[in-house]
Amino acid sequence: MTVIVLSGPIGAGKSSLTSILAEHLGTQAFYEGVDTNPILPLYYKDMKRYTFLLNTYLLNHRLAQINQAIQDKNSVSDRSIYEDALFFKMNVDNQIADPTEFKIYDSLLENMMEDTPGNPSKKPDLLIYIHVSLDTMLERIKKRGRSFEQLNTDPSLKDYYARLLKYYEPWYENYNASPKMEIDGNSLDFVVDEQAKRKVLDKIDQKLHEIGNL
Ligand SMILES: Nc1ncnc2c1ncn2[C@@H]1O[C@H](COP(=O)(O)OP(=O)(O)O)[C@@H](O)[C@H]1O
Ligand SMILES: Nc1ncnc2c1ncn2[C@H]1C[C@H](O)[C@@H](COP(=O)(O)O)O1
Repeated sequence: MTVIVLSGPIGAGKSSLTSILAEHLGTQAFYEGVDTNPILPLYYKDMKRYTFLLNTYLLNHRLAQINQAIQDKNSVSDRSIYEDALFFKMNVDNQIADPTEFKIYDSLLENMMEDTPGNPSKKPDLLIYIHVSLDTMLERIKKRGRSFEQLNTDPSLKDYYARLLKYYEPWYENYNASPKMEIDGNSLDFVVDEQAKRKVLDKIDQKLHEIGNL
């Protein structure tokens, strides 16, 4: 019935906070399934060729998850469906992806997410954005160690990550599909620091009370 979605750049801590929050609330966590995504490694090797396919794959995957997640209260999902368009648009702006393909994708997304009479809304009830700096992002990507995301696999990824971060701030400012809140992922080490974890969970609980979901 209600869904909380995490958002933020690669390595911001979305998956980590998803499991912490779902455990805290006693609800179900939904993950992106990076290890089972057959397109992602291909995308990192050839973004021009695979942007459309990756985003079509992700749209299908995320919609299937949303349909499951909305059946329970306060399900937690580790990335919003809306961020894919941010990646796609960034690739269009950098001549990596085709503008017509983006238009088709974006209108498909809009149609899929539109509220229709008699059906439950697929929109989230709360979006939690984890803000991180480029240094934090790079450090966490390195710490997690997925091979295709590493700078020593492809040094040009540093520019890609820096660009991505620049798209995130205005994206979050303009996001209006649901209530939203921001967590400082630079200073709050909610993965190992119990006090930081408490602080983050208190802030989220407060917001959930505010919007009537707790
Ligand atoms: N707030 C945090 N403080 C310290 N380390 C973190 C924090 N959030 C995530 N990490 C670590 O950074 C890496 C990436 O986190 P992850 O949750 O997988 O990010 P995302 O899902 O946003 O890509 C993991 O190794 C995780 O343990
Ligand atoms: N829409 C997307 N386009 C390109 N790359 C994407 C998209 N969605 C996710 N990704 C990539 C970014 C990371 O390498 C992995 C998983 O994201 P994470 O932020 O680590 O959860 O998929």
